[in-house]
Amino acid sequence: MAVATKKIKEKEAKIPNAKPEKLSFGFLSQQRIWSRFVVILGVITYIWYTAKDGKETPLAKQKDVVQRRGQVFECDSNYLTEVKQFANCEPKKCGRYISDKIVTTNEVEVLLKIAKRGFALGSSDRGVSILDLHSGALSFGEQLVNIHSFVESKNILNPADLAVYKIVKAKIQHAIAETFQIGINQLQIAHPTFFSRVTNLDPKTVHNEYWHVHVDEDVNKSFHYTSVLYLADYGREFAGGRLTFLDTQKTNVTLEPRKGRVVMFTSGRENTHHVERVASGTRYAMTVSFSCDVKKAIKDPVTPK
Ligand SMILES: O=C(O)CCC(=O)C(=O)O
Ligand SMILES: [Fe+2]
Repeated sequence: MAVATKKIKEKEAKIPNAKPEKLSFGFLSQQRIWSRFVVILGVITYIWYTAKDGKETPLAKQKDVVQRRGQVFECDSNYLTEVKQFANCEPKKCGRYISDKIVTTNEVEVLLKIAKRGFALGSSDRGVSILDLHSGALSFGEQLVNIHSFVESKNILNPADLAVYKIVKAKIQHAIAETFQIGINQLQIAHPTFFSRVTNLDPKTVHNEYWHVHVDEDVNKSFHYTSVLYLADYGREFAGGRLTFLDTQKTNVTLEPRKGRVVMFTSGRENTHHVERVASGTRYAMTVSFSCDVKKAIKDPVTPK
């Protein structure tokens, strides 16, 4: 030890203004240990932030009451090519928005009554049932039947209820046009527009497997803007069943359904999504699709005779 100290001292004596040598730890200097530690910490942080599994950002919780909230991003290129074919239909930015202020509590109650009356006539014997007032399609066992084939169908939709249905549809249409800054007259209500009722029963066929990840535009070419109006409360009337957007980076974005909440989004790949499996209770919602293609417009429902 004394010999080593003497050697250092001799070295310092030869070099004017020499600083004492840094302490060494084996073959790594303390500085190197720190720099490696910082690099490793950086790598761990990067992996943490880029790992998708299990990472979520809520777009809204059920208890939130939101005037308008959203996220914007670049549109998928295929989607852009598709909507550019139609005048005044390209969104200023692609994105997703929610609002709890478009549809009133009374309107929700009327729509829910229509849905429940329809599903009382017939519903799927498996997890998901649909009722499409435009085409008249109603889930029945494992197939679809026409509601007009039931004598009781006139009880589903009376003129007053139909008026509410049309008002709600028009309000959502306005909200989408305003949100994405496109021409209101360009937006045509299109297929598929339907009420859905989802429970936790196991499906019999893949057609009942509503929870798969999908892009609406891929499911149906006429889908340019998607909206969903929720008619039941997540966490109170059902568990599971959140709408989840799968973003390519960082995290998934989740939305907890709330009665009267409307979610509106551009229907391209930028909004790849799925509905989580419902674990318990009953989830009611109404999907309203819009197309920029006037040829895809569907007729308003009629009151059965
Ligand atoms: O009910 C929802 O939350 C979304 C339904 C959906 O993805 C669809 O109708 O395409
Ligand atoms: Fe969808």
